[in-house]
Amino acid sequence: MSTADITWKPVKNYADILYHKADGIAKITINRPEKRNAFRPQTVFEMYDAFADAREDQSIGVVLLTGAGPHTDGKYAFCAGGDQSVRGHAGYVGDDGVPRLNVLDLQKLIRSMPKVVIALVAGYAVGGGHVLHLVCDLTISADNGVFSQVGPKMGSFDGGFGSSYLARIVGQKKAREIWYLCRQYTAAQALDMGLVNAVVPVAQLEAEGVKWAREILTHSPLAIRCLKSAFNADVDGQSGIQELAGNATLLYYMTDEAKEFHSAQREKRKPDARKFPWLP
Ligand SMILES: CC(C)(COP(=O)(O)OP(=O)(O)OC[C@H]1O[C@@H](n2cnc3c(N)ncnc32)[C@H](O)[C@@H]1OP(=O)(O)O)[C@@H](O)C(=O)NCCC(=O)NCCSC(=O)c1cc(O)c2ccccc2c1O
Repeated sequence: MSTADITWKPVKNYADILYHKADGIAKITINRPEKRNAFRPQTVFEMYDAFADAREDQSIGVVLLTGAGPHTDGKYAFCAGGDQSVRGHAGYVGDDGVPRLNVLDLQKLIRSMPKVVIALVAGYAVGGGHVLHLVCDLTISADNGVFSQVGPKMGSFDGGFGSSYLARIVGQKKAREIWYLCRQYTAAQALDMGLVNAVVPVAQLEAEGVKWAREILTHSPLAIRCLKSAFNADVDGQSGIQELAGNATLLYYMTDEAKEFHSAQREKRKPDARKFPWLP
């Protein structure tokens, strides 16, 4: 991948991922190319840690999620899903011997964080790796992108965002086709079904992601924040409403009206309610 016109600074050292920041953008790279960037529990814990850092950092507005590559065999992967070599009796097993499906926590964080997350997909986005790009706000694919769900042919399924949210994006018939037939789809097919936002030559993938990020960063952070939670509220039931309503409270706290009522309570006086209009 070509380097975009940006000077990335490393944030923290991890075993399975790379984490960089520059110019209001964070970049999280799954760094297991020898495994087509499949994730083990530790990979997911590290991604969660980096995403949580990006969420807390007020200078960051956009996060790019991508996979390291190409591997020494020349092939690219965004992520091939859960690492099957550590799949145990009840999930993916880390050094502590505990089986986990902790990618589900990561999916929720990516969706709920009030920053824009853009997946940059080069090569395979397969299984749980496909769901990872799906839960990102936007996906830019390289022309070599390969999109696939494989659960029913290797003993798994994602009945959460991986299926129902997929159906919201590509429609019920197509989502069922994707899961029941476990085929591979090209980047062009993914674009055609609305699964990705754009397709670019692989050499331009990161530069395109940075370009989109910079464009987003010229816009109103609060407007984008409210839009993201509004899009989620349509899909995510009570937790989606919680996010949207949380933003209403955040905005209310910022008003003179909320400040007057808060001050009155602190100062043990009656609030001057008459100062504030009952808008039509
Ligand atoms: C992705 C591929 C189609 C690529 O094929 P290709 O021929 O290019 O490469 P190889 O097959 O030779 O792979 C190269 C190298 O990488 C290793 N590898 C690839 N994928 C994985 C993987 N997922 N886990 C572990 N290792 C992997 C492969 O073994 C090779 O290493 P060698 O040392 O042997 O050379 C193809 O690789 C492929 O189909 N991969 C498997 C895809 C897969 O089964 N993914 C898991 C799906 S299930 C899942 O991800 C999942 C995870 C969750 O956490 C869930 C949580 C909750 C609900 C559901 C979940 C879920 O379904």
